[in-house]
Amino acid sequence: MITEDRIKELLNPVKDPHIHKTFEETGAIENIKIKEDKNHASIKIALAEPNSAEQMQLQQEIVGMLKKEGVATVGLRFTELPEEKREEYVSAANEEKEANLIGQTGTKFISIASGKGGVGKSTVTVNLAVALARLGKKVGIVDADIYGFSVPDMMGIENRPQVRGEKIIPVERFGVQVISMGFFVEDNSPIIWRGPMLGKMLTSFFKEVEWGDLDYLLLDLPPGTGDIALDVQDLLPSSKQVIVTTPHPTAAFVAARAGQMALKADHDIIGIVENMSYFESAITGQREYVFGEGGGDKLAEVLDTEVLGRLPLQQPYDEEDVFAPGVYQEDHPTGKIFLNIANKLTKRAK
Ligand SMILES: Nc1ncnc2c1ncn2[C@@H]1O[C@H](COP(=O)(O)OP(=O)(O)OP(=O)(O)O)[C@@H](O)[C@H]1O
Repeated sequence: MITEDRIKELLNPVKDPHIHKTFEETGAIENIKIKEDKNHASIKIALAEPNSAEQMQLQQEIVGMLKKEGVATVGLRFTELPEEKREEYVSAANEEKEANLIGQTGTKFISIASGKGGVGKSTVTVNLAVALARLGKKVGIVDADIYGFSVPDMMGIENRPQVRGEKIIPVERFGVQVISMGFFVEDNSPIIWRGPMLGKMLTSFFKEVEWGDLDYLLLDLPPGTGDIALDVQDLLPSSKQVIVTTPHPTAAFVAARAGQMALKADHDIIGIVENMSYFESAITGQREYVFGEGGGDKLAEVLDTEVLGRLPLQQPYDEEDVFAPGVYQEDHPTGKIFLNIANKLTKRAK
């Protein structure tokens, strides 16, 4: 008959699927009972995330291992690791994932998402990145909006990244390091991304790019809640997420779904940016709420977060000394709103 020691010997090297630590390291095996007369073993195991698909797989593996040892029946009970331990291991696992991705730790990932296209997600990504750089931060952008990439155009980037050895050197503009799908596409022609290719391409945006020592890496996500957006959210490292919406209640309703999707994929929502909030007359200064009101607040309430800032309806390139079609100057009123939001981000994305 199998002994308690033998079960420990077998299970100690098994890894918790979510934090990649062995059961021995996490102290996962909480209890073992053996009923010799029935040739039955029951074991209680604490996991970082019980009730997951990975748990099902683990369950089969463990039962298989014990049956091979001659145990007739196995009872497995899973509980959750104590909160403190769990948090410590999860954050260590995330750091490891980030370090693997861009070869360093300490970089904060901030993703920018939206419930639907055209609400200003890329405008927000680009201007927040520039604003963070204006605050003296080292900033990069991954334009992961794989079909609708517009970051290079908005930033007025015409050159392509250089390749040094095996590494791609991002293009620098306004003190921001940029990598975009748009750099790798000929003649603006559409590409069809299938599962494995998408993963490979996104991973190479992190691993094969010489990011240097960044404080923040902003990720411009594909819009919406469809398969591509979901795949990209899943493939990216855990991030702090900003959701962009217009003030229209329906837009906010759709954006809430993007928020739920982000939470499922392990991203933390740190705030809402309401774009096209109002039109301000240059002559009278009077505000008109062209797309309605309240969408940002509603979304913040649903996602239990707050509105970081509201941007007026206007074309970003109505300045005389235009230097990029989508970037506001530092002293432009909207440039100042972005600086304010960037300031809040530095406090929230810790
Ligand atoms: N506040 C604003 N006022 C007026 N036009 C705006 C505003 N914000 C963005 N736009 C314009 O709306 C269009 C869409 O903006 P942007 O590309 O930033 O949106 P997006 O959500 O990233 O779109 P996509 O889903 O296609 O990636 C652009 O032409 C942009 O210049």
